[in-house]
Formats: sequence, C-alpha cells, structure tokens
Amino acid sequence: MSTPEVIVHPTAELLAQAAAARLVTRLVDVQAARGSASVVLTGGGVGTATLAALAALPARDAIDWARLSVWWGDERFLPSGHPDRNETGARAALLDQVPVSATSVHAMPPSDGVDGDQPEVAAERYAAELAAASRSEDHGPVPTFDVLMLGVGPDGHIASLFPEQPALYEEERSVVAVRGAPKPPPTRISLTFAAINAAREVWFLAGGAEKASAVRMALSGAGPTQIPAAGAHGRQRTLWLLDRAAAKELPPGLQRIASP
Ligand SMILES: O=C(O)[C@H](O)[C@@H](O)[C@H](O)[C@H](O)COP(=O)(O)O
Repeated sequence: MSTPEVIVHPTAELLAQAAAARLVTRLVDVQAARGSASVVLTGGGVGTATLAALAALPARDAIDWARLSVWWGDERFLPSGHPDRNETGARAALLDQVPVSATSVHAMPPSDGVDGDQPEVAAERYAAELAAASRSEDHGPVPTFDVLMLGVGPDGHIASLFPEQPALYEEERSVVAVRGAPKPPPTRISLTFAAINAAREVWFLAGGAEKASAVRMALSGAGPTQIPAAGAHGRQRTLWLLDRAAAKELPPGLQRIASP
C-alpha cells in the first residue's frame, strides 16, 4: 500500500490543468513501457474539468488513443445519453474528441440497456467485463488499472462509496449496485474498494473549501467507513491532487505546493 502524497495547486482551474498534464505524461510513459494503458475516470466537477483540460492540450495526442482502455469508477444508473451520466460528461469533455477505440471504452450499463432497470444485474455485467479484461498477472478479477481517478465528496465519499453504506463492506465483488445514495441520483453502480485498490496509481482530485475537512480526516487516520476516501490507495502510488482551498485544514507538513 503506497503512502499518500499531497500536491497542492493554487486554484481548482490549475488543479484540473495540472492533473490533465500529469495524466498525459503518465499514460505516455506507461505506453512506452508496456504498449498499452488503462485509465479509470471519475464523475464530478473536478474529474470532468480534468478531461476537458486534457482535450485542450496539444500534447494530448502524444497518447496513443488506440491503445488506451477507459473504464469508470462509478456511474449514475440513468438511461443512456442522460446528461447526468458520468459517461455523457466524459464523452462531451474528451472522448468524443479523440480517436479512442469504441471497443476500449467500457461504460457502465445504463438503466435502459439489456439489463433493464436492474442495477444489480448491470453491476454483475460490468464485473464480468472487468474480469474478462484481467490477466493472470493482475490482482484479482479486474485489470491492474494504470491510473484510477477519484473525485472526493464533502462527506469523504469516492466513486459511489458513501459513508456508512453497505457497499463499503463488500470484499468479494468488484462492482456493486448502490441504492439510496445521499448524492443524487440515488441509484448508482460503483467499483468497490477491492477493484479500486487493484490500481497501480490512485489519484484523488479535490477542489474547494467544502472538501477540506474530508481531506484532512482522510489523511489523518479516519476509518474508511466514516471517510471512504481513507480506504482507497494505489499499489504503487496514491496522489492527493488538491487546490489550496481543499488543503487548508492540512498540517503544513502534509502539503507540497505544486507551484508558488
Ligand atoms: O458520480 C459521481 O457523483 C462522482 O463519481 C462522485 O464520486 C464525485 O467524484 C464526487 O462527488 C466529487 O464531485 P465534485 O468533484 O463535483 O465535488
């Protein structure tokens, strides 16, 4: 389990820009070393802003899009194309602007797909898709994602893993249905900690003062039931990419300013 590293950016805009640049560099390095790469996207404002920033970077096409697999950490269980789906936001912000292979974009099932409005069945389908993509050298029934991005809620939730909810205790399945989520919409699909923590690198993206207490608690020993972000970590690297507002409750020793 990797020790969390904190990098603080002056503003939320610079956080998204820097995260985008970091993602380009990381994926280019991974593809140079291993030929292909995989990334897990997150919904939420900072996650989507990061994708939009990436789309605007001239360096974006240093990524070999044909050799990139795209997954999601969670999804709102809504009809295909619904504006509130994380997939819809990601396609508009980035995926529809780059030559990523359609078969390598693994969206979580919509509520009007083959599984109908059964999020449990849809979660099983996505778990099977992950298992089919995992290889013998991977850690469990999911690919070893190169970068897994997570937004952080004010309550410390990540993906659709919310405090005190049953999904936090899932130890077998890689994907679960979430009902009654406190953040609308209430019905979602989410990777579990087992899937999240299989990733080589986990990057938290958090901006805004409303995240400051969750960030402090996650980095100060809170348990994952109260602060789910405390339960996520990369096998090789765990990065907390923050703006100053989200970092303001951290002790000075925990902050490393990315730029003056
Ligand atoms: O589907 C979702 O809602 C997201 O995956 C969720 O986990 C999000 O990342 C956080 O709520 C942070 O969202 P903001 O960055 O908008 O605060």
